[in-house]
Amino acid sequence: MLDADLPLLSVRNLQKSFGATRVLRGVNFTVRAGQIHALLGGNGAGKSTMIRIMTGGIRKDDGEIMLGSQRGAEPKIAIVHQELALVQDLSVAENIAMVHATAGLTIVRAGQRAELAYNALALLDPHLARSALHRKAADLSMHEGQIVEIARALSIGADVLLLDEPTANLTAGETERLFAVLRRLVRETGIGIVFVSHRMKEIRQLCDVCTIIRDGLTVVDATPLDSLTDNDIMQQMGQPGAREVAHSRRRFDMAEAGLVLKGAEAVIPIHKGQILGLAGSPAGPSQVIALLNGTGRSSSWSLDAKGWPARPASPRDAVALGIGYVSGDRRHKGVLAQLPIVDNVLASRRVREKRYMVRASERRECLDLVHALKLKAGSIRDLPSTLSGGNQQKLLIARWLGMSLRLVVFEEPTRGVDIGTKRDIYDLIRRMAEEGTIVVWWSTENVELLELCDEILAFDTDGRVKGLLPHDRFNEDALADLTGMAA
Ligand SMILES: Nc1ncnc2c1ncn2[C@@H]1O[C@H](COP(=O)(O)OP(=O)(O)OP(=O)(O)O)[C@@H](O)[C@H]1O
Repeated sequence: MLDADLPLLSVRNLQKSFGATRVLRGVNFTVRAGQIHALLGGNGAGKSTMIRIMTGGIRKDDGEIMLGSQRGAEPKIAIVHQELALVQDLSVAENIAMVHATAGLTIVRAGQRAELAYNALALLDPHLARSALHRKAADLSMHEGQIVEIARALSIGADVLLLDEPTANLTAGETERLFAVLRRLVRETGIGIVFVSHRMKEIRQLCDVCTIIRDGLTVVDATPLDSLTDNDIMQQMGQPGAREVAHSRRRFDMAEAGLVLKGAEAVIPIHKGQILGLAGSPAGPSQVIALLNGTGRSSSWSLDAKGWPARPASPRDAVALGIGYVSGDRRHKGVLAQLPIVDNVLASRRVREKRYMVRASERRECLDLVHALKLKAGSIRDLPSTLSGGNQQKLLIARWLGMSLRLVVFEEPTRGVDIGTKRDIYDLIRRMAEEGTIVVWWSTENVELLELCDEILAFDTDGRVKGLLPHDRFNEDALADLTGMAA
C-alpha cells in the first residue's frame, strides 16, 4: 500500500517541438497515490504527446520527469487504450503471463502461469479470476478484456495506471462496474489513476482532481473537481460553453420517403433530410452500417429505394450511389496512413468523380475544406499521423463535405473528440440534413442522439431491435433501458 498523497509521478516544465511546431510549452502534471486524476484538454492540446514522453515513446526537449522523489527514473506507468492490446488467440492466463516473460522472468509451467494470472485478476474481479483464465482473449467482452489488461498492468507493478477513453464501448452496467473496480483499486492499493476522457458526466462521477492542458501549457494543475463548474472547465480548455439547442420537431414530406430500410424485425421508412439515430452497442448498428457502406453483402438488412439496389455491392458502389461514410474507428476504417492529408481529404471526390489525374486546383479545394472545418494541421503535405485524434476525425468528415450526398452514415463520429469539436460535428450533421441528405448516425453516447435525431432505432446488446422511438418519446432513461448503454 502506497502512502496516500505521495507524488508517484511528477512532470515539470515539459517542452517538446515537432519541427517548428511547439507542442508542449511548459507542462506540469503530478499524479498522487490514492487519487483518480482526470487529464483534460481539447483536441491537439498536447495530452498524448506528454503521455508518449512519460512512457518513453518519444524524447522530451526539456523539463523534468520524477518518479516519487527520484529524478530520471523510469516511472512504471501502464496504459490501457480504448483499442485493447490483448493477443486474441492466447488465453487470459497466457496474456497476463506474457509480460512477465519479456520482463526477464520466464514462466514455463502452466500451473505457475495460471497462479500468477489468478492472483492478478482476483484483486479486480474474483469471479472473472475463477472462470476466465483459460478462455481465449477473443471470447471476452470489452469490459472483461479491459479488466484483464488492467490486471496485467498491475501484475508488473505499475503504480500509475492510465486509462485512455475506456468507456466508449462499454454498456451502462459495465461502465458502473469498471468505475467500482477502479475506486476499490485506488482505495486498497493506493496506486494513482489517470483518466483521459471528453465525457464530462463520467469525469465527475469518477475523478477527484483534474489537470487541464491548453495549447501545450498546464492551465489548471491538480485541482479538485468539486471546486470547478462545467463552465469553468470548458473555459479553461478554451471551448465555447454549451449552447442551448432549440430542437424543433421537423416535418417530413411523406411523399418524399428517401428509402426504406428492411430488416427481419423492422421496416423503417426514412425521409429526405431525416436524421435516424442508431443506439446501442456494436452488434445491431454495425449490421445496418455494413449494409449502407457496401461492406455487408450478408447483412440481414436490405434497402428499398428508387433506382438503388437492395444492397450496394462494394464501398465504391456505395460512393457512386451517393452514400458517404465517416467512421470513428479512424485507424482501421478511415485514415489512409501512408498518404498525406491532401489525398486523405480528396479521396472520396476522386472516387466519385473518377479523377485519375491529381489536379493543381485540388490544393485550393483541400485548403478550403481544412479551413471550413477549423482543422489544425501544419501542412496539407504532412501525414495524418501528425494530427491529433480529434483533427484526424475532422479530416474524415472533410472528405464528404460539400459533396451532394443522398445519404451519409456516421459511425461514432465523435469518438475521442473534444466538446467544442463535437459541437462543430453536430452542426455539420444538422447542415447536411437541412440540405436534404438522409443521415444515419450510430453513437454509443445516447445523450447526443437525443439532442439531434428525428427518430432513434434502439438495439439491445445482442443486436436485436428493441424499438423505434419517435421524437416525442425521446427520454434518456427509456433509451438507457432499451439499449443497456449509459445515457
Ligand atoms: N509527429 C508529429 N509531427 C508534427 N506534429 C505533431 C506530431 N505529433 C503530434 N503533433 C501535433 O501536436 C499537437 C498535440 O497533439 P496531441 O496528440 O498531443 O494532442 P491531444 O491533446 O492528445 O489531442 P486529442 O484529444 O485530439 O488526442 C497537435 O497539434 C498535433 O498535430
